[in-house]
Amino acid sequence: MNDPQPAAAAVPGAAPRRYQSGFGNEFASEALPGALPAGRNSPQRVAHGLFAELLSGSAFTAPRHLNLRSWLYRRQPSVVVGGYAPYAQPYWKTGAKDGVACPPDPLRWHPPPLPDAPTDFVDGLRTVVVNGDAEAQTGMAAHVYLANRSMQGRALVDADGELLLVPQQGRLTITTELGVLEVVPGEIALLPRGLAFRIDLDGPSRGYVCENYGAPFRLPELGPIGSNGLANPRDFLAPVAAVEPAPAGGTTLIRKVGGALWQAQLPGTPFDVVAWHGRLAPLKYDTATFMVIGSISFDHPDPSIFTVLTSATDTPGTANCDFVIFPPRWMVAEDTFRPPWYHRNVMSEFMGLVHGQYDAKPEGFRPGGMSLHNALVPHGPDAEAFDKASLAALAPHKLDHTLAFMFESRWRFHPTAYALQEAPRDLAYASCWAPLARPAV
Ligand SMILES: O=C(O)Cc1cc(O)ccc1O
Ligand SMILES: [Fe+2]
Repeated sequence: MNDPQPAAAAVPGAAPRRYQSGFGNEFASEALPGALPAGRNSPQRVAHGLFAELLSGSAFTAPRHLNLRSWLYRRQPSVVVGGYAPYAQPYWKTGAKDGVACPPDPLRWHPPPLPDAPTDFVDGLRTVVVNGDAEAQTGMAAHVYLANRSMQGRALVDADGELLLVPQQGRLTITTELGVLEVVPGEIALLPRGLAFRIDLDGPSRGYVCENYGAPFRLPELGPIGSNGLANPRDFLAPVAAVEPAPAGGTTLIRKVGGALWQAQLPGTPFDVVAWHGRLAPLKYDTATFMVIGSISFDHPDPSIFTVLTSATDTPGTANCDFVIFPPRWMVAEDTFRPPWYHRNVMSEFMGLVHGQYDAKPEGFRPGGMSLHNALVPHGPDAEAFDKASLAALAPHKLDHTLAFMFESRWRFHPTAYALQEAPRDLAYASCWAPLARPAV
C-alpha cells in the first residue's frame, strides 16, 4: 500500500487533499477502517454490509503489465439504477463519421468564448475534431469545455473512452467513485473509461479534453534516456477513498455509449465507495514536474521527447494518441534554428495553449485557442518567428511562462460542424506564412 501523500491545500484554509502516488501502482484506500477486505477481494460478507464490485479497464486476460482493474467496496452496487432515456447534447460528437468535409488547409481557432447561460461540463462540451471509431476502440476526439456551473446533482460515465482533461482556465474539483482530484491549469487529469465522476467549478472554466477510444494512456518507454526523466511515475496522483451522503433526490447519471448520451436516475449516489484497491484509478499530474530533455549541442529534436503519455496501437511507435507538452525550458543549441522546423508530419497534430506564447507562433496562437495540422499538411514557424529565430543571438535562452500541448494521432482528424461554422476560426491563419520570401539564388 502507498502512503497517502498530503498535497497543498486547494482552497486557502481548507485541509489539504490527500493523494496516493505512482502511475500504475497497486493503490489501496479506505475511508472507514476495516472496510477494505484483507487477503481476498470478495469475502462472503464485506465489512459494514458493503457490496464488492469490480471495474475493469482491460480484458481479464491482458498481459500483467497492461492489466487494469480495481475492486470497489460500496454502499450500493452500480447495477441499482433506473432505465435510460436519451439525453440531448448535440455538440458532443464521436468518431470520424461525425466529422464534416474540410479542405486540407492548416486550421486555427481563437479561444472559444465562455457561455453566459448557466452551463456545466456536460452541456458545455464542444467537440472540435474527431477520428477513428469508438465502437472499434480506435481513435480519439478533441473537445473543449466552456462552462460556468458545477454539475449539480449529476454524474457522468463515459463508456466510449478514457478522458484526459487539460484545464486552461478555472480549477476543477473532480469527484469520482474512487475519490476527489483537484486540478488547476498546468495540471492534467486522467479519468478511466467507465468511471463515474462529477466536475465542480470555482468560476468560468475552459479547457481541452482528449476522449481516447483506444488503448489506455500509459507512460512512454524511455529507451536510451534510461530509468529517469520525462514524466516520472511518482508524480501521478490518485485520490483516496471518499464517500458522499446520497442526495435526497438521488443523482442523474449521464452515460455516453457508442456516441449517444443517455440519462437515468440513481436512487443514491455513485460516490459511495468506502474502500477500493487496484491499478485502475483516476490520476492527476502537474506538468511542472515534467523533466524536460532537449538538445545541448545542435539541431531541434523531434517533439516526441516531450511525450507525457501515449495510447499505443498494434503498430510499434505509431500512437493512437501521444499527449505531448511544450513546457518552460532552456534553449541552448548552437548554430541551430531553434523553433520547430518546417515539416509535413505523417501523423496528425491538434494543439492547444494553456498559457503564455508558443515559440513557433508568438502572436496568433492564443491561450485557449487551438490549431490543427493534419497528416502531411505543411506547417512550421510563422514568418515573424522565422525572422526572429534566424537572426537571434544564440545565447542560452529560457522559454518561460508557457505551456502548449499537442494531441498527436496516427489517424487524420476531422473537424466537426461546430469547429468549422460556430467556433471562432482564424480565417487568416495561412497568411502567417505568406511573407516567407524566396531568396535570390
Ligand atoms: O508543429 C508544431 O508546432 C509541433 C511540433 C513541435 C516541434 O518542436 C517539432 C515538431 C512539431 O510538429
Ligand atoms: Fe508539427
